[in-house]
Amino acid sequence: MIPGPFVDVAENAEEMAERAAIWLTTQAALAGERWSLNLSGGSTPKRVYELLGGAELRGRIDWRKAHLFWGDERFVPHSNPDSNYKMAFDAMIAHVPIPAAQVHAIRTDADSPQEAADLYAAALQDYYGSRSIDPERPLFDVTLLGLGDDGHTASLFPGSSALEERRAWVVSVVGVKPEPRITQTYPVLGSSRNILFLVAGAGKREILSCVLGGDLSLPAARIETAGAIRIFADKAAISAG
Ligand SMILES: O=C(O)[C@H](O)[C@@H](O)[C@H](O)[C@H](O)COP(=O)(O)O
Repeated sequence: MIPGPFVDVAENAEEMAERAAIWLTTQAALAGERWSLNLSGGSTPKRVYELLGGAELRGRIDWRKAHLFWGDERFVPHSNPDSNYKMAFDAMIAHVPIPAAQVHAIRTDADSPQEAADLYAAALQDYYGSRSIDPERPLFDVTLLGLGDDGHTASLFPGSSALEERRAWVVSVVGVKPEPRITQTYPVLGSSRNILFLVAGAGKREILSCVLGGDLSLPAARIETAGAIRIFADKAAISAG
């Protein structure tokens, strides 16, 4: 991770979600013809999605410009409660006027996790208009990420071969979690104007401090981007004690 990311510290998790949601609406307003938002799974962003899909904020985003992607997904049907697509759909997508073709979900109806990964790589390349990433032209305007207790982010887990992948845009990760995962790789996640980590709760304090300390054994600490990294945290996750 680049040294000295911007850290925004909120009083509590609710305020953190509000600040992140408002920051996102501002970013969307600054966008040109398209605004691409790469979503995270996990429990922390759920409230952000609810706020973006809620009566107060949804009208502040021109959803006709928005394109939604997922940094990672569990290889379960979209109707499964563990699906990252379902979480974002229920919290936000169902409540906003985004054209269906601009919701770029990871297809979990593929025959295998690997096929799902390949299909998603092709979908991303199609949107981007190239199969190689130009450092001057980020794929995403914003990538949202979480931080797992073990330092994972997206579905990049400690010790996994996915961490070394530089060529494939999307890979399958089998045998780490009960269900296979599909995840974007570092070069793709990093191709973002802004990377926003959402981290809340005292349970994340120690691991966040290790990530900020640059412990490169932790996948989250190895995110690199030519854009900006911002951490939206609450006091419990950030304070010394
Ligand atoms: O699909 C997922 O689960 C993720 O994308 C994952 O990387 C998540 O962001 C972290 O595990 C933090 O999750 P919490 O926000 O629930 O702590």
